[in-house]
Amino acid sequence: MNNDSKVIVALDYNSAASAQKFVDSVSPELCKLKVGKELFTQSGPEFVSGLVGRGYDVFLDLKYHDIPNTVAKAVRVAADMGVWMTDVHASGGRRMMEDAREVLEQTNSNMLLIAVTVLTSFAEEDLAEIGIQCSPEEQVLRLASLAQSSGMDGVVCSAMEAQGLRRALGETFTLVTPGIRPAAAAGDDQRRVVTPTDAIANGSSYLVIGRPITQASDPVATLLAINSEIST
Ligand SMILES: O=C(O)c1cc(=O)[nH]c(=O)n1[C@@H]1O[C@H](COP(=O)(O)O)[C@@H](O)[C@H]1O
Repeated sequence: MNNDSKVIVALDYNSAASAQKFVDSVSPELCKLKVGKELFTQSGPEFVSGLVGRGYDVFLDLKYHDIPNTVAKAVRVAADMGVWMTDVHASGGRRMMEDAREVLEQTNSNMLLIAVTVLTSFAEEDLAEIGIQCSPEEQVLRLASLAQSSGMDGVVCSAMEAQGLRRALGETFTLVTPGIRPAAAAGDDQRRVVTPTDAIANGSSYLVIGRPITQASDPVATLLAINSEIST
C-alpha cells in the first residue's frame, strides 16, 4: 500500500471517540493524520500509537518551543513513538533546532523534523503587535532559511509563501501548508489562506486541512474531492 496522499487531515476533535469515528471511515492511502494540542491533551500518546499501529503517517503537531535541552528530549520521545513527522517553532532559534536534529541523528531516527515559521493565523498587523516590523513573507523567509541551515527537513508556512521558499530553498525542502480553504469556504481564524489547487501549484509538499473536512456534512466525500482536485 502506498501512503502517498498530500493531504494531512487535522484531527482537531475534543475526544478520542469522535476522532476515531473519522479515522475508521478513511484509510492510510487516503490521507495522513495530524494530532495536535487539543486531541493530544485529551487522549495522549496511546491514541497516537494506535494510529501508527494502523499504518497511518502521523504528524504529531505539538509545536515545541522551549530551551534546547527540553525540546531535544521531547523530540526524542516523539521519534520513539514512531510518528512520521513532528514540529518545533523556528523562533526557538538555531541552538534549539540543531540540538533537536542531533538527538535524531544519535538515535538513527528518520522522523521528519520541521519548523513552524509564521502561523497562518497571522497577518502583517499581528506581527507588528509582537514587535516584528516586516511582512509575513519576509519573516517566513528569514525563519525558513534559519530552519534549513539548522538542519530541519522543512517548514510549516502558508502556501502564499511556498513559491518564494521553493525558489530560495530548493526542491527537496518540505513545505507543509495549513490555512487551506476550498474556494468560498469560511476562513475562520486563518488569515493567510489558499485553495488546495493553488497550494499545490505554488509548491506545497503537504496540505494540512482541518475544519473544511472534519466539519463538512460528509467528511470522507470532501476528502476524496480534495484528493481528486489536487491530483488532476
Ligand atoms: O502546525 C500546524 O499544523 C499549523 C500551523 C499554522 O501556522 N497554522 C495552522 O493552522 N496549523 C494547524 O493546522 C490546522 C488547521 O486547521 P483548519 O483551519 O481547521 O483547517 C490546525 O490544526 C492548526 O493547529
